[in-house]
Amino acid sequence: MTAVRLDSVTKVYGNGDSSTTALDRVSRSIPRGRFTAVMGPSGSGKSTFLQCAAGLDRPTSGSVRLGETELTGLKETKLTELRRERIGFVFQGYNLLPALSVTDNITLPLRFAGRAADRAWLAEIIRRVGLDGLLHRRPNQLSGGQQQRVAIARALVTRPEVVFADEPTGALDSRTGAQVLALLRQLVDELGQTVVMVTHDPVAAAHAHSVLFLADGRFVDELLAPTADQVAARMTHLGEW
Ligand SMILES: Nc1ncnc2c1ncn2[C@@H]1O[C@H](COP(=O)(O)OP(=O)(O)OP(=O)(O)O)[C@@H](O)[C@H]1O
Repeated sequence: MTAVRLDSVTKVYGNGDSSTTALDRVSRSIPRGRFTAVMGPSGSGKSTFLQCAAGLDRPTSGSVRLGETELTGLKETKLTELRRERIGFVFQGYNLLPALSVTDNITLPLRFAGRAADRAWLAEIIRRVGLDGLLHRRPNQLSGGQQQRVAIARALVTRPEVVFADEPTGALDSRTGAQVLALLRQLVDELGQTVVMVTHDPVAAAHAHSVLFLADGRFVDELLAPTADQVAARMTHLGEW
């Protein structure tokens, strides 16, 4: 089963002599219910892939489908609605609202969508991310790891088809980062959540079921059940291209 499908997706920034082809006819299925990591050297197109796959940016050409929905033809309002209701986002910088409590941060996507909270689901995700007892705090009263857990709970609250994570542990120390990655993996293994994570870090990528490698805007390799050493070795090889 496919969560997201890219067909011949090309993204060109700029035009003429100063143009950059960030994605070059990328065709790829992201499987449902799996944790997929995307790696590649700096400038290989990881962020561009995430932006296009998650409907944050539009490809120059090609097709992106979320489930049965073709994103490339959607009007901006429909695309915004789709992102809000069917996709969850986790960023390196957490992106929490400082004036809101943990609970209000988590339920914000529901308020934007005009949906009532499913109390049982809310309790379940709060328990899973380990935020019981912290619900009335503001983000600045939490550690980085706790803030990222709030962001993960917020990403899950609408029961999205896919969670896209962009360097989710980039701002965390390695121990806290490992806990956050273990949590993401648990959400996949126990709840069937689909997670797609862009990262520079082989240790982070090793938490995924599979790692896709980008080089110069193309997927050039894949590792299943990766170890950090294998991922690091593959990255070294890519750097030598
Ligand atoms: N808004 C933009 N305008 C022009 N060029 C861009 C823009 N965004 C990205 N690029 C170029 O597209 C290519 C791919 O960039 P992208 O950010 O997707 O790579 P990345 O793999 O995420 O890099 P990093 O690991 O350094 O974050 C790079 O050559 C980059 O310079």
